[in-house]
Amino acid sequence: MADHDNTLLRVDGVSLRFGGVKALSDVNFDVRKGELFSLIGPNGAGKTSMLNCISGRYRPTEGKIEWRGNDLLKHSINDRANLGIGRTFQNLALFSHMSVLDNILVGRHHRLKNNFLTGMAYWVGGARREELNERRYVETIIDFLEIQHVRNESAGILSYGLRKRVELARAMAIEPELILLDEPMAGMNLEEKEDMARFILALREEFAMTIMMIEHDMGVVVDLSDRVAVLDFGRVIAAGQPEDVLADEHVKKAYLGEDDEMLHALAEEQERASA
Ligand SMILES: Nc1ncnc2c1ncn2[C@@H]1O[C@H](COP(=O)(O)OP(=O)(O)OP(=O)(O)O)[C@@H](O)[C@H]1O
Repeated sequence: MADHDNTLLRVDGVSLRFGGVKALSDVNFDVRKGELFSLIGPNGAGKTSMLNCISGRYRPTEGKIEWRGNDLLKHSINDRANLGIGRTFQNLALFSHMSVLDNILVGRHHRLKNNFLTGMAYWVGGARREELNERRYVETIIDFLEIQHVRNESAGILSYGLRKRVELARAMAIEPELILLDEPMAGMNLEEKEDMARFILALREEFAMTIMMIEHDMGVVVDLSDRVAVLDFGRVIAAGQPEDVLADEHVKKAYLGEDDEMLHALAEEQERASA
């Protein structure tokens, strides 16, 4: 596979099996620094499984994942966050009884606890000054995501759209270089989607983050993405510029659920591999 100068993350021949189910088969793609890369595909195609392999929740049965040219798979979930990989979840994973601010601080403290230099500065340089610095960054995130007015509310009582924003804030708090967003627009109304699209673009422009996103809303995918890969039956069936990928016959049929020889063969293959 040809190297790209800006490759941040490389997924190379990844397969994943859960007992009898082959969720991923020989998946290859790369994510380049500064881009917005989307992973799309019908329900059950393997998108979240792929994200979980990158964030460290699942371990691939076969294949490699590299982060800046180094083996990522030898690192634990915590290590991967420290290396600069943050994520949000498809089903919100906030502490609902805790305030918005405390939810974000959980993400921030994770970084503090696990970062040796920051941790040393905390103890040697004076805990109070460090705490103020930490607070300052958290305030920047709160301002950016326009959630000042709910900062002291329990996360659990917020509207769905606001909870999604708090979840994004918590992922931002570890200052990731790559942020993995699992269906950031799911369940949102149009206005909430427009806000979230604005925030996602600004993650890149203002916070210099690279973004990998799973999203079902094709309008959002085409508008925001630099490149797209499509999974179906655990395999990449197309990859490239969003317009080209969505014009692909196999992709159209995968989404419409129509008969397609290639997809039919993949379905049979997955069934055989899962047997
Ligand atoms: N922890 C697990 N144990 C067993 N099977 C799993 C597990 N996680 C995922 N799978 C299976 O792996 C396959 C891919 O699921 P995955 O959730 O990755 O798909 P997806 O593309 O994210 O779907 P959706 O768009 O519905 O979220 C499915 O057959 C699913 O049932």
